[in-house]
Amino acid sequence: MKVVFNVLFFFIVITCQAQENGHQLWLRYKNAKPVTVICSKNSPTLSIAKQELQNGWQGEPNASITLTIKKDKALKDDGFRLSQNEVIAATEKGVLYGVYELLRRQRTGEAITGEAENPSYQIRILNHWDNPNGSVERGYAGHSIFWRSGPDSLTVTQNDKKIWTEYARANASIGINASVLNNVNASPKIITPEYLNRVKAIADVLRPYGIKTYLSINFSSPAILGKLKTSDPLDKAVIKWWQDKVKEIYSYVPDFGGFLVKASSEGQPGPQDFGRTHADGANMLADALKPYNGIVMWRAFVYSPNDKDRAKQAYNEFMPLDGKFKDNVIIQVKNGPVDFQPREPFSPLFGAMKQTSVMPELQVTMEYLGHDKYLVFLSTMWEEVLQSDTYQQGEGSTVARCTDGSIYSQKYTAMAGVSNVGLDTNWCGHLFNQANWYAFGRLAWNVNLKSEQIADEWLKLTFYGAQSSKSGEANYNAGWNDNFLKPVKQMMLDSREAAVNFMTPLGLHHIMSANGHYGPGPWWAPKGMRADWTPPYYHQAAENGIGFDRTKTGSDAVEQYHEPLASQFNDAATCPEKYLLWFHHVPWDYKLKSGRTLWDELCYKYDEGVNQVRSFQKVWDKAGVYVDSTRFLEVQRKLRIQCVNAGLWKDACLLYFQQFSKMPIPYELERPVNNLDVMMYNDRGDGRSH
Ligand SMILES: CO[C@H]1[C@H](O)[C@@H](O)[C@H](O)O[C@@H]1C(=O)O
Repeated sequence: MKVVFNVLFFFIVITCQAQENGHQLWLRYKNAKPVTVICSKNSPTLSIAKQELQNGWQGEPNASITLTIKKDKALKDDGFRLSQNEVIAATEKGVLYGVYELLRRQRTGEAITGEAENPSYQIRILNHWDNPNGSVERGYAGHSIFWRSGPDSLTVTQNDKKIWTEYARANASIGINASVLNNVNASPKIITPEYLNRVKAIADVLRPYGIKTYLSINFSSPAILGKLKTSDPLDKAVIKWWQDKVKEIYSYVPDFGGFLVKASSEGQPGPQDFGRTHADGANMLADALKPYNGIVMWRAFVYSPNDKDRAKQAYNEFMPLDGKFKDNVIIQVKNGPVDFQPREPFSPLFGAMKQTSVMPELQVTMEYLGHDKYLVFLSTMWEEVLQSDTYQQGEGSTVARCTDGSIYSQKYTAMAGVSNVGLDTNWCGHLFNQANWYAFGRLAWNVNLKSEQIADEWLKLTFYGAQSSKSGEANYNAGWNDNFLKPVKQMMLDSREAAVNFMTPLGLHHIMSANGHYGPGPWWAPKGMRADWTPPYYHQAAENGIGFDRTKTGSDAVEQYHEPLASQFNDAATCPEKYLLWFHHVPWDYKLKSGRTLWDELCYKYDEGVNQVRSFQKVWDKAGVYVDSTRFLEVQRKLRIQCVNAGLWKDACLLYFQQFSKMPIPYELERPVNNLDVMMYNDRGDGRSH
């Protein structure tokens, strides 16, 4: 009996600790000092700002701090200005952001300067791929925080509200100001009254935190819900149906943000079903939303099965429509031309569409980067994309500057992140995936932030109190220890390159297991799979070499880039090696800059990736004394899984490609130990067998 009780007690303690450790995310305020907050106005948003200061103040004890709302020429949108004892902003939301920034700086020790801090993008939005039954497409952190299945699935509980509040708070603390509550593969029922009731309840919780609510819609809704004969965007009855629907939505959510639309893509309905264009579809919805200041985010991730180069399709479909979209339409473009791979060159649509608002879509959830199993800090990948030069308006036309309004005047600017949030205790599946949520918000606020700074902030906030002590538990008065901070930060900064190395080095892409997108799957796809998802489509491995020929004599995808990039990418000698096999099909004995043959270099890269993960394990093991045991063990276990999986990736890819290269694996490198036949046999395409 006693044993049972002890075990139970132990379990409860562990569970509580996990809740506490996970749920607080980077907002771990402890031991606040007394502070007086002065603010002449009152509102739900300002109350939150006051409360946060009182819960987290780390400045002079008994200080007075004033929250001031006033116009200031240097302040844009919800920008703010800080001093030791004042937060100035033009809006209430600006005050809230200023308060979070002040508290962050108190925690991280960063200087509190008086400069204006303005957001890079007006709309900083999370896209949730959450379905009405509570499942999350490509979600690896449990069920949806918004939706669930079962008979009382639409009843709003206190617990729902608590979770939505914590979610809203986390977002507000990093400047995220918008959320799309449901999957882009949208169920029509999301805009029926019973669901709109719940949407309203969510919007009411998010609103005081400055977060606007948006929905993904299904383009066939007029036919499915309205029982109309068609959903043709030029049909009068369809137009009227959407106008009425929009009016109805605003009666539930008066500050509703607008629609996110995936149309005529991957089997989703869309205007092309009726011989209409993306512009016809987007503009019809934009007109319906216009009277309420609503917007349409129309996705450019449109492709249908074909055996040509999938990487070219979005550009081919959208460029002819440049200038044809209403000013409350933004074209939402994934960072790369294919699909959220560990590394892709930027999508050529950035900067090329000159008379259309364009926004980047990044994937925070790790569909192709190890789900909740790998430690991969995505900030460096996003920084690489956002700082890529498109040359569209001369040198320095980075993706960031082409989308944040610096180069093209856009009525709306925005950046979207596909969320990694779920009901898991730690929100994101892997503790370090919280850093990706954090990084997305920070980059959407300030697109020029460096990943090093973002990692530094996140670590300091998340592991505040990380310092060696006998018990190994955190001491919240003690700051952090550099022996923890420096190596762990370096691990984060190296982690994406490590994943590229052990999964898809030198420009390889989309060779993940067919449906699960987790383990290696360069070899096959289930019977009946579309041509562009069936190997060797992307890697083109054969006896004469490997890589997708996108040069002028190949698919000519290079032509979609502005000079000098088109020529640079077109020539294997000048193409950056990290994109070599993206743009070129090269012989196995092709000589690389290292002096090695392509085959040897592949072997070295895969091997390096595995060794990098091993080194991460050691870094984390040493960090153990500075971290509470729950979080330490959680990460340690995941790193072990990642290491095993990295080895599998290396063995699978090298053994598979070796069938074509027919070249030996250099003897300095550790030999593959897995059996290719067994790995191929075990791959059911869902990633689980890995
Ligand atoms: C929501 O669907 C996703 C799909 O699950 C995913 O595999 C692919 O990456 O992209 C699609 C998209 O972005 O629309």
